[in-house]
Amino acid sequence: MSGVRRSRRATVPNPSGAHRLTDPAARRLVRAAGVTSDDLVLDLGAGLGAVTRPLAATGARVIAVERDPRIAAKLEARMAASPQVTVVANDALTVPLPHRPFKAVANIPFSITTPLLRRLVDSRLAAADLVVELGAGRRLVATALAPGPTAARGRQREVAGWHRRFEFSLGPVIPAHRFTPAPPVDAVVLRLRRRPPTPRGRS
Ligand SMILES: C[S@@+](CC[C@H](N)C(=O)[O-])C[C@H]1O[C@@H](n2cnc3c(N)ncnc32)[C@H](O)[C@@H]1O
Repeated sequence: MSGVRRSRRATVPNPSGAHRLTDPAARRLVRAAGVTSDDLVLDLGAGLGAVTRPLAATGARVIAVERDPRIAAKLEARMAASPQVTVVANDALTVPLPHRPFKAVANIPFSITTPLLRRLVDSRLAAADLVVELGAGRRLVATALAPGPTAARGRQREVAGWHRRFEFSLGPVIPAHRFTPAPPVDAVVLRLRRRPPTPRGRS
């Protein structure tokens, strides 16, 4: 560490260019997700816990997944007084997902939006409230709602398939200044809600 000059805002490594949600915005995200103490909730890309903390305050069982082991260790120390929170130093794209229904509420790394959604829709996910890039969120929901004449094409067909299992919608826009540091674009809450199972015999 010696010889390395760091500003007060740069005491935590930020190799992925992470954009952390400010506390009021994180609290709004969690409140709007309707998390209760009965829930099992995953915070994917947990960072230093901007979302983990308000999730823990709901009394839910929280699994905070953070790929960077140094950040995960700091988060674990911060959450030490919250026994219902487990911090897992692992990749959200490969970490084993729960075998029982769970929710995901997270300010995810924007760069993994599509592969993460791909994993989640094939899991026991019940509902998700994920902060994604505004443009990506709008495209996903537009494709899900109206796949259009090119629906047979790979990606559009994939998203349409997701939408058959989950209702996709957009929550509030989160302006770039609600993050630290601010990303170049605004974000939005992408909501997924699992649809009830189709009665047998119907397609
Ligand atoms: C956008 S930041 C959000 C941090 C925190 N949720 C917040 O809002 O302040 C994303 C975090 O995800 C972590 N990360 C990046 N890629 C990841 C991955 N594949 N799996 C798990 N965590 C990842 C980064 O190290 C970073 O801490």
